[in-house]
Amino acid sequence: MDLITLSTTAANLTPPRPIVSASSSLLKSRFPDSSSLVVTTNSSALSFSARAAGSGSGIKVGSPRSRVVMASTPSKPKIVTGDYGYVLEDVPHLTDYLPDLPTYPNPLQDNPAYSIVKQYFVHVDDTVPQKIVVHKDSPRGVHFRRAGPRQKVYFQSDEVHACIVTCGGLCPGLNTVIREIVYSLDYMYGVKRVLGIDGGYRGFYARNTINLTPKVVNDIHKRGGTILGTSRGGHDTMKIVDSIQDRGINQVYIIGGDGTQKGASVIFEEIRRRGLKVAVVGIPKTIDNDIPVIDRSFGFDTAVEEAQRAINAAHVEAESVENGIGLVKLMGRYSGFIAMYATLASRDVDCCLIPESPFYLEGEGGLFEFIEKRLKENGHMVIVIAEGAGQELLSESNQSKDASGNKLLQDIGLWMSQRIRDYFSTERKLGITLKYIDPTYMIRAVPSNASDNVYCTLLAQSAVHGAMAGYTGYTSGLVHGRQTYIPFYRITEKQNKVVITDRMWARLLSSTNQPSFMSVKDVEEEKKQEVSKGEGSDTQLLDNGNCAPDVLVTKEVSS
Ligand SMILES: Nc1ncnc2c1ncn2[C@@H]1O[C@H](COP(=O)(O)OP(=O)(O)OP(=O)(O)O)[C@@H](O)[C@H]1O
Ligand SMILES: O=P(O)(O)OC[C@H]1O[C@](O)(CO)[C@@H](O)[C@@H]1O
Ligand SMILES: [Mg+2]
Repeated sequence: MDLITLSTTAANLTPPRPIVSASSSLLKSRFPDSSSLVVTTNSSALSFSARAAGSGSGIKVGSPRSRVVMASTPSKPKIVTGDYGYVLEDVPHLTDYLPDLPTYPNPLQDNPAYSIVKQYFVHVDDTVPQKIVVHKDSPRGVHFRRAGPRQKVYFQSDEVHACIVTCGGLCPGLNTVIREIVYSLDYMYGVKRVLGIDGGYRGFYARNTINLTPKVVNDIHKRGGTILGTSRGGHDTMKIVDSIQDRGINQVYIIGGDGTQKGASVIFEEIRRRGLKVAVVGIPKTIDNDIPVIDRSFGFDTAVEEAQRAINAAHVEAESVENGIGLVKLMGRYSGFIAMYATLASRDVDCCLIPESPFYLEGEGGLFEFIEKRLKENGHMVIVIAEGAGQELLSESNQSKDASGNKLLQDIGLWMSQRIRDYFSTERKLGITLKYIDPTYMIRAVPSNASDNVYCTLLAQSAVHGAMAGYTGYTSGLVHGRQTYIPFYRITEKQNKVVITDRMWARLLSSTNQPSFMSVKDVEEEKKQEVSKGEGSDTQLLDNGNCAPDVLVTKEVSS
């Protein structure tokens, strides 16, 4: 690993306080081979102003006693550390491997919409913390680059040939993101050439393309689905990059979930390997909200809202008969966020079952006992179950997978309906009426609601600003309400899940008053596992600041 040290003269203006280096153990655990590009500085006022000679890294360092460690492979994580445990997990830039690219003034400076905005361009040092709840002595922790327009761009308007592709399952808001990318490119940057890739990744080499203009996409946000079509499987990196190269595409906008972002990451690697001036940008899409780091994924809000209709129907049916039970199955393969938030929103749900919280049916403290208790108390009850919950209870496990390699699940809703009916009719001799509602595809096929539409717009605009500014290999995402650029590896390294030892699940349990189905021993075990995995509140939707410490950072402070 090369080591380049840059000295600067800027004064260290920060008040004296204990320097806690959160970064080293955090970085070591994430990048054990230490081959990442690391910039350290002892000033809290990070000012990147000098390019590391010969590296082409594009990272600029100008604070006192700065040290730059350059990796020979520029696609390795770019980490900047500063005083008081400051860590920036930076995103790649085209100049990492194409150091001599020319820059141009951002055309937005002449745009009347922005000329009145004070400080419209994002400062090069602006970063967004991953954790916003800190203690007095906490290190500053991990940060991401703030998204937004830069003063200089690396593409001229008529040089840009962009493409957009949507992959994976449907999600409300896909069309809004497509629309807003096209509008942002045209209205803000004067880009006229935008191609829509038909039918997901395989569309790069097997299908037709469609020219996307503001006129073509004008009304599409009012429709569910994706006008481009989508697919699972069919990711052939070489063929995709060949197609990008052959078509002369130089900005690739890839909208999709965890699998899609993994695909985007390998496309970026191949593009970098070929030395192409092509920005690869991911826009996170997942109705399950299983993408880590970001506050929530677009379409999630709409899905939770839409799920209310099914829960309402289940409630109406259940309360209209004696011992009525309404059972609603919602999406959520590995993450129970939709079920959890739909339950919290509804107030009519008596029990919510998610993949992260194991449960059992029979015996003391089991689901059947709870159902009987609720029926006695209220005469009816509503159960919400996520599709991935209780899969371990089903005797036959399904080994089949979809085209992307995702495990196909058994229908837990149907199975559960039957088990409840059988139990009460044969074992308890209690007449119940159970209505099973499966709104799975209804909640994701709808157009996005107002709040998701705004979110999609900001995501699309941020994605475009980043590509124009020469950033690449990143996912555009919301962190604590701020638009950021997140390196692919942070998005693909793990799945976002409901942490059942965290506050949000406790809030749900106290709202429904359902059993946790866990013994004290199970809870302790779960907590230990989360500590060893480094799980914590950073994966909790809308509850990122709930004070649960970043385990990796805490370790460092106490050592
Ligand atoms: N590890 C991977 N490397 C390259 N491509 C991948 C990888 N995993 C998935 N893909 C590709 O990404 C696309 C979408 O993947 P997948 O079907 O898993 O959906 P997703 O993006 O995770 O969305 P969701 O699960 O929210 O519906 C597919 O075309 C698949 O081939
Ligand atoms: O039937 P499809 O289109 O494969 O999608 C189903 C899956 O997609 C998701 O919505 C997102 O991964 C899951 O919740 C669900 O299991
Ligand atoms: Mg997925």
